[in-house]
Amino acid sequence: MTQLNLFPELITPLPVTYYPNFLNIQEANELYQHCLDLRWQQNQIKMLGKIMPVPRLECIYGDEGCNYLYSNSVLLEPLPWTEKLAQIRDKITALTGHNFRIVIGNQYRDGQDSIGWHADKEPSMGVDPAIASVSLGGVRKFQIKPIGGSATDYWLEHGSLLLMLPGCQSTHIHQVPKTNKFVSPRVNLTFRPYVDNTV
Ligand SMILES: O=C(O)CCC(=O)C(=O)O
Ligand SMILES: [Fe+2]
Repeated sequence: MTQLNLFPELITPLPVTYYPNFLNIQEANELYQHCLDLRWQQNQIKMLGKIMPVPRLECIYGDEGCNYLYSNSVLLEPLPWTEKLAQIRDKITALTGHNFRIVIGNQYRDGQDSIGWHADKEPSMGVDPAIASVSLGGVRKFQIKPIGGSATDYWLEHGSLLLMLPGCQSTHIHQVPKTNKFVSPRVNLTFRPYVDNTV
């Protein structure tokens, strides 16, 4: 007999794995300092016919030609990997078995910097990508929910890794909401795959 599940979100595990101590404090501090010197850009996004600044700074590093277009509006062209970013990429691959071709950085200068509800479904990442997200600096609330379901909160700590597993982007959406509380600046690095869809 099949069991009726009245509270699916209570027992369905989220398609993420959280590693709070992915980096030790010294590694995390060094990486944070390194990230502050990356080439940050203030990009503009077109939404509902209006052009507005993206509410955070962004940067992108990775393999040559692995361009990233999101929201049909913002084109990010990777600079070559820095040695430190490549080291972190390889450490994540060693831990998780997933490979990555680019890293997109987000810098949240204060509580008004944010990223709204979305799934990362750009075709350049291929079908069901694993996305690995390293957090540095101030702790921010990250929320994830099944489409049409209720949200679970994570407090992404300095030096942590949140791995969004293959399939996550098809079934769930996530965000880092704005907050009026005081929060220290935060850097987030999302390591992503790339597949060439043009060949
Ligand atoms: O800052 C974060 O933790 C999430 C960033 C994110 O969702 C993205 O870059 O797509
Ligand atoms: Fe995302």
